[in-house]
Amino acid sequence: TQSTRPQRLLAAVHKKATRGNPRSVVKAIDEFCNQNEWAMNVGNEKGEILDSVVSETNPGCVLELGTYCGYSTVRIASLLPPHAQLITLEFNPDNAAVARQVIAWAGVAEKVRLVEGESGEWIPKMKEQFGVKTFDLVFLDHWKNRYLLDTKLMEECGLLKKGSVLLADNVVCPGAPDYLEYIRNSPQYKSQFFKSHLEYTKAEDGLEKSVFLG
Ligand SMILES: O=C(NCc1cccc(CNc2ccc3[nH]ncc3c2)c1)c1cc(-c2ccc(F)cc2)cc(O)c1O
Ligand SMILES: [Mg+2]
Repeated sequence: TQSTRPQRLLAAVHKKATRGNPRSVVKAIDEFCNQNEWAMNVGNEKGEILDSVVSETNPGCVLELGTYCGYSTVRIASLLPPHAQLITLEFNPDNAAVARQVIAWAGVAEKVRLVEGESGEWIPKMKEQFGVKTFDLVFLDHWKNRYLLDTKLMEECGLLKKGSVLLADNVVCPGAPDYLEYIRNSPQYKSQFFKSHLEYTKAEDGLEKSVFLG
């Protein structure tokens, strides 16, 4: 039977990346997507912005919405301090199956909790199921029409505290206009736009970083 793009991406990781070396996994995926097939990983240009936000936040507890193949999961996990935890949600079981193997190959599995399911169902369960108090950093990279809904849901569930950072991918392409409108006009957030490009292309895109003011 035909392989899927995530399966071909995983094969490239097994072939080209060194087990236990997260940077080599990131490099192998970027090479695959530049040379063979485009895939919706955050990519290296936006990935460097992600890295800088993770490093400056130095988070103990991270939520990622939208794992896909685990590219940004590996980038984030490789920068976490010891004992920090990253919970990542993926709705598509095929994506999740590939992501588990990419995360394992990178050697960051003990920092990552991959949950198969969707944000609307799992955000309200974070405290009871995973003992989460609040998230220091949330990376939004799932369905763009869920960014605003889920931000409001996290507020309602008391999952954000003063200083919590939201970092949203694709706020230009494909775009999340209702999210941008809300977050840039809310007195409860301080937002900053990082202009960049859509992964592996010259198209315009960018990340929106928003600090919850409590
Ligand atoms: O749409 C995007 N990503 C989201 C996405 C997409 C499909 C499936 C899933 C299934 N995963 C999923 C769903 C719901 C969920 N709820 N909680 C967790 C969770 C997880 C997620 C996207 C698109 C483009 C893009 C495409 C084409 C183009 F021309 C330009 C740009 C670029 C990106 O960087 C993107 O991130
Ligand atoms: Mg994205």
